[in-house]
Amino acid sequence: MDLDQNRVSVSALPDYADPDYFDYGAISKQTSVHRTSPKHSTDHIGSVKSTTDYIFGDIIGDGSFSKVKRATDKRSWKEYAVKVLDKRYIVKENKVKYVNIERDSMMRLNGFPGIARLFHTFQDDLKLYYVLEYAPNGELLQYIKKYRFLNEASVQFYAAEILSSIEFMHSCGIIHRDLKPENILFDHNMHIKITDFGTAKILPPKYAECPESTTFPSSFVGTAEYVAPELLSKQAVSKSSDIWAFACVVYQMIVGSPPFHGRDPGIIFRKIMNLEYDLPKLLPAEIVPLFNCIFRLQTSDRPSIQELKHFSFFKGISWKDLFFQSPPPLQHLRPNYRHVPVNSLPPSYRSNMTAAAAASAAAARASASIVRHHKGAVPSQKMGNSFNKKSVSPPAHYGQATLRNTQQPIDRLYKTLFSSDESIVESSSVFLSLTAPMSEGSKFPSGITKMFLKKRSRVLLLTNTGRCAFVTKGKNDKIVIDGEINLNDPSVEVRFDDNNPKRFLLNLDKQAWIVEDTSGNAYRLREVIDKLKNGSRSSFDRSSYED
Ligand SMILES: Nc1ncnc2c1ncn2[C@@H]1O[C@H](COP(=O)(O)OP(=O)(O)OP(=O)(O)O)[C@@H](O)[C@H]1O
Repeated sequence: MDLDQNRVSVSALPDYADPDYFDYGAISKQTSVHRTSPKHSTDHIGSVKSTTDYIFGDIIGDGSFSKVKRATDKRSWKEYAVKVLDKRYIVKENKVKYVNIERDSMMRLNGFPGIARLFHTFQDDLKLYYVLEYAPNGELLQYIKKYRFLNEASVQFYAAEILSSIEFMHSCGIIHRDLKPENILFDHNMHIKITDFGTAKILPPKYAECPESTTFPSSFVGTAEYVAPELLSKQAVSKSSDIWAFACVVYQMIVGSPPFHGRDPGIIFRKIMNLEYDLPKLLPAEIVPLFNCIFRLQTSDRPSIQELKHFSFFKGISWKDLFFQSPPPLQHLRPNYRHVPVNSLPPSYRSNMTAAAAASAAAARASASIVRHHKGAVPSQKMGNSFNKKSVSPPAHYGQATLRNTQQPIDRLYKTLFSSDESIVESSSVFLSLTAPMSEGSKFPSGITKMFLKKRSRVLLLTNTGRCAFVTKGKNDKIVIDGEINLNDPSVEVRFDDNNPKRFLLNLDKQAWIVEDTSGNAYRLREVIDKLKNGSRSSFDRSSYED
């Protein structure tokens, strides 16, 4: 799409002043419109923005419903990260609420140095645009992957930055609900910028200053490895759920992998509920109590942020001017730390705090116990199962279709990905999620396990050679294959979901790929996959399936 072809048509409606700025009623009406006319937007200082104000560059991030692009403001030559959300998917997947939440929570948090700033929002007929502060030094995850165990000084410093950013969020009545290394970015100076507030919870004003342990009803959002037990057992969230995720992130920085991990969400959830995590013997002594004290099932048993700041792990941290300090260089942890026999540690974190902190902890706990019984705190709720059991009848022509060579524009768009004797026989927009291989007879993920599968929007291409390729836009908007399976390989098992005709699974040795059709093409895909899996290549020669 040539964004510059959209000349600005400005009407100065201040989006921040108008809570319904994104006219979602209009989103659904407009999704079928292929023309892209820019719509008004403004920021708090009043300048109106649209796509024509930016030169768009590389895709720098890939979310479930969004792509994040680098963009340069044509007037100021400042660089931004623009999150582009596809209205069609948002409406179809019922995510409108989350789009509002992201904008509203970021607006509330604007200005704190540890949180990515939202400068402008605007839309055209097909997309919503969030102009964000650009964090050019990537995600915390990439440094964990690179160094595996991060040096103590960095872990301490960044843990402090993350904690003080969480403290600020909480003081504004916002629970992030999806803290993880992918959502912690680094700016030019290697200070953190927390992002992705799409699943944040905005507390009613009267609860903004509630104690960390107060729970609130919550939908199942977040990422399996980082969710706190109260979400799984009570469908509830608290500020201390963010503290739980914080401990998971700190653990991952020093141990290399999250404390609760497994091949699929079900395994991870079991570990979380059993508090089943390892403490490698060579962990620095000061860090262990942090995990022991935070990984508690009851929110009231976890330390508050004020208490955490007094842990010996944070000794020497100057909290007031963290974001003005020079961060220690991120490095690999040198093997010069002490051996700590974990079971000799005191059972309670209180012994790890100063007397003053213990006193303030007691006071906080006392007030927490009042608020815990306050109206609005959540008693246990039945966990919902959103899996749609409704089965849909196949169309009348099912099973009779012949394979056709699409020869559509889509073919031309993707043809450079394949050799000249390979052609696309079917294509579809899908959501792709990875999970553990499914044993025979086991059911498709459902309920909360299904909700925590991370979906990625992809285009699925099936070729006459039996190739099943998933493509997306990569750097410089270049179309790339980011996963492919050879359907001729006998070890690849294709399983269709009897309860949901849109869903099928490609079962491999080490993982399974769950594919969900989003383009209404499910039966066609099913037929073609059946044929590719069972048929010979000859049945896909161009001549035999031309329309
Ligand atoms: N301000 C930014 N500066 C630089 N990169 C960014 C910025 N915001 C987001 N990104 C990149 O884009 C990725 C996706 O962004 P974000 O997490 O906001 O999208 P999302 O759709 O909510 O993702 P997901 O579905 O994975 O939660 C981030 O992990 C990051 O790599």
